[in-house]
Amino acid sequence: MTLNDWSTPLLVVAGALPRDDRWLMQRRPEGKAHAGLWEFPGGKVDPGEWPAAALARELAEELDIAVDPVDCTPLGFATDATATGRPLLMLLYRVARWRGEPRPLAASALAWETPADLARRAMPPVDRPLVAMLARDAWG
Ligand SMILES: Nc1nc2c([nH]c(=O)n2[C@H]2C[C@H](O)[C@@H](COP(=O)(O)OP(=O)(O)OP(=O)(O)O)O2)c(=O)[nH]1
Repeated sequence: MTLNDWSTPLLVVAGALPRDDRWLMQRRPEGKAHAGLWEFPGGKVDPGEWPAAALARELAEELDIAVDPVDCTPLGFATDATATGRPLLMLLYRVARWRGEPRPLAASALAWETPADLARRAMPPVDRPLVAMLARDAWG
């Protein structure tokens, strides 16, 4: 069987950045898929790229922070279909530390959210099980 683009999931990495019992979320800007929804910062893994390295690259591009991939611990994953029907596989990492103060270079807004806040936010479907998992995550 030949794999084509539609049978290969879109691999996305995302970061859960903690601060004072809250998690950093960003709002997707106008003009993009899922505009206005709240998401974990992150993005697509480039071909051949190690996922934690992709996350460090995306967090630098989107938040202007420096992250060492060794400080990114896998938390879980979730799957869904994208708007085009292509399967999406999203890997969520807890980011233990970073250098710099996050700035919304790619998002329309940033917010530090409690798990209860998160449950009320509009977000892409694939994020829901991950947010539920974060609510159960032992702190620290
Ligand atoms: N970063 C991130 N992406 C998410 C989340 N939930 C979710 O469905 N996605 C989707 C939206 C996009 O289709 C894909 C992420 O890739 P991306 O952020 O690089 O995509 P994009 O369309 O914003 O960027 P681009 O193609 O312009 O480079 O995963 C989430 O919590 N965080």
